[in-house]
Amino acid sequence: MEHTTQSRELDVQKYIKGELLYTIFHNATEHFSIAKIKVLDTNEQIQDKEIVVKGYFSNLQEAKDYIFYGQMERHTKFGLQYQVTSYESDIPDTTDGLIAYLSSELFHGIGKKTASKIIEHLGENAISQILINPDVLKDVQGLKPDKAELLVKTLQENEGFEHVVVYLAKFGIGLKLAQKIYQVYKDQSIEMLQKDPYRYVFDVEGFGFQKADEIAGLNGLSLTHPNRIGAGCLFVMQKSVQDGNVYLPVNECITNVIQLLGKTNTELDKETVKNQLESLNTDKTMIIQNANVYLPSLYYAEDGFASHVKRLITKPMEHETPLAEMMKIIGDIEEAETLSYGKEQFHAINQSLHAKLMIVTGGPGTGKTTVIKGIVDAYAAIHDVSIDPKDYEKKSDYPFVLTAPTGRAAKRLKESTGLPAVTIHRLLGWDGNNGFDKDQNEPLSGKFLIVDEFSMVDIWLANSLFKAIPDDMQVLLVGDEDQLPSVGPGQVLSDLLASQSIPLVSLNEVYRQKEGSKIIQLAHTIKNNECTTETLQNDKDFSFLKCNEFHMIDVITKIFSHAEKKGIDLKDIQVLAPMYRSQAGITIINKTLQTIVNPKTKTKREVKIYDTIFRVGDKVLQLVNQPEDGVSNGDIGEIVAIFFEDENKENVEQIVVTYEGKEVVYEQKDYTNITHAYCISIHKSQGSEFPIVLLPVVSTYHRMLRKNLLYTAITRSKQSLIICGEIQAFLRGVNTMDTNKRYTSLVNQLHERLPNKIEEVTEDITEGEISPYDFM
Ligand SMILES: Nc1ncnc2c1ncn2[C@@H]1O[C@H](COP(=O)(O)OP(=O)(O)OP(=O)(O)O)[C@@H](O)[C@H]1O
Repeated sequence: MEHTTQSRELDVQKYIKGELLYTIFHNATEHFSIAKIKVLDTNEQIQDKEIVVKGYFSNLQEAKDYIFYGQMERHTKFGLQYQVTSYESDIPDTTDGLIAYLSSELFHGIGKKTASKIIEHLGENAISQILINPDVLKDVQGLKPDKAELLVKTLQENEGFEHVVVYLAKFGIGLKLAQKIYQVYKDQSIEMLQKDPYRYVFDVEGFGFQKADEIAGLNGLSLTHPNRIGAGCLFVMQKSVQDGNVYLPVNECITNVIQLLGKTNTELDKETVKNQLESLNTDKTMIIQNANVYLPSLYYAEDGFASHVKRLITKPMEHETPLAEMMKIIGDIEEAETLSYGKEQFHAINQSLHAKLMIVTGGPGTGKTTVIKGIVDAYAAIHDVSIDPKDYEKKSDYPFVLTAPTGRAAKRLKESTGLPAVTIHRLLGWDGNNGFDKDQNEPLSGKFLIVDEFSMVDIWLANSLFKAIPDDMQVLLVGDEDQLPSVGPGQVLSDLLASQSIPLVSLNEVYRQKEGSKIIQLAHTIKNNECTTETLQNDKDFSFLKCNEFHMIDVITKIFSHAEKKGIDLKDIQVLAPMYRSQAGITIINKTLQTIVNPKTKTKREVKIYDTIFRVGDKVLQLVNQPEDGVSNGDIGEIVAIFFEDENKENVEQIVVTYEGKEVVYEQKDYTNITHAYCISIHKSQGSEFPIVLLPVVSTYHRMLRKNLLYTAITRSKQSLIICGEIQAFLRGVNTMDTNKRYTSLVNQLHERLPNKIEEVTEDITEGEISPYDFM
């Protein structure tokens, strides 16, 4: 590579050029960070391939290259570190951009090595040379004729696009985003980016404010540019959605925008931001209503969902079953199942069959699944239909539709009820992009819809689901209101409950406790705010091992070694923790457990990405929804194979993961979609259950320790629960309510449409002389 002015200067100043692997520590107020980098080039006397840098940085990003200037320092405890005095991002030159383009997934079978050889051989105008005369490729060493032919064809198809990709690569923009940009601006892409990168934030999904700011800075644009304020507003709103909000009050939005931009634009005042928000409202980029700012997709999702709730609830029931008949039917089911429904359970079954839309809530072991089964059986008896899907010629004739928001929750529902159940995405026919096949024009088929784990459904998904429900379908929503809210925006279940607009039965009596489960007892004690040191006494399925943060890794290691000696399958033990970083965080626990559960051997293949080693046999967690491959965020699988670059016709390295027998192939660019799953975050564990849960709880987690988080964690365990850590931290956590209120307006939206409150169904029709047995 040619020496640029930049790199010539580097010769005199001490530097380390490196790729940021991960941030170890970050103080947002002081912009102080400690991070691990992979050393790419340096004029310092160091042998290490990786090193820790520390200093004041505005916004370091993982996987990006930087040049750090500073001096080496030896920390008494942490060893050799680089104390950074200044830094800059390393902008790739045209040659790097061209190599990145030719080795991108656009060109099958061309890896980095071959791409470098092409550019080495043909120089910076390689692409135009190839387009004029494809034969120039003949002399490129190691490039097979079929690959060369394919390369020429792809280049011809994408002519013009390479300028955009190469230019955007200078700013660290990859092929996927470049493709999106090109789709929007075509030949204008580069010009637009130079003139007004802030426009990109509005027009191109995935193009962030910080990227626009970085490019604007490099192109010398003014920090008072009005579009910068607009893009800042959008950034603040997007950030707020990530925190789960559906809207932000105008004043809060203004304050956040000033906080974001004020440091670099000291003239910025509230009035200017307010005017900008109003103009965004006028051009419908945002919606302002009742002094609240919404992103349109959320405003319409809430509005749409509330309208569909009204549509469904106000349509009269086609069939009413007299109480006496209901009692007879339920009595028959009780006899067949050899159980006797509790009062609340009976209400839940009876009411669900008489309501167009109904909610059943309850903690673990209160019989939610038992009630779902009871409802299906009773519906089948009333309507004289079979519950066996095999009895139906067409799939669409099957009256029962069971669904849940995650793959694991759907699987659990299927196993516990013995009925078919799929994810909501699958049910609605996710098209792999942004839409669903099913909607009001092509509604769902079936008569009775049951949605389990409804607390995990965000407002977007709730709206998409309700849109597709036909008028004559009965709907039952089942959930546990004490669990964490959905990852996505909104708090649909708790808003529906708070609105009191929909019939509700809460199941409070615990049945599994009768089988002597301490875990369930603990869950209900937490739910009722009654947890004390006495509650945490060890039992046959529960133990609390006391230790502090610094001993945590040792304790976890001992538990695993002990379990192995006892013949327990180590993959059955799921560690759940609230945060990634810290001495007892997910990252370090995973690293430690990998060496115990799946250690390195001579025969096991492995690959390294940043600081992570993926090895055949590793337990891994899917981090995003990948509906095209049938895997969802939160699915846990196992690496079954690793292929190196020269072992397949695509010429790329691959990791193969199996999820319940379904294989998914990841290429290098997708490796960030998975992580180790020996320890996973409590948020990711929602909707799943594990035989043994190991839950570290120490005061370092204090920011995260809340009642709903710990409740969610402990209710994931099926057979045994081991908590290790500090009792006081645990007790403080379970007694701390989550005060991070989400801004949502669903309750108001429902009240505008459904003004009459519905009282919770508690009237006691089974008490007194009448019992289901009287009708048998
Ligand atoms: N009325 C009842 N009489 C006897 N046993 C019952 C009754 N209701 C539920 N059970 C039993 O209690 C246990 C828990 O019930 P179920 O699985 O339906 O609860 P759940 O609320 O779905 O639990 P979780 O949320 O933990 O999955 C099961 O073993 C079930 O058979």
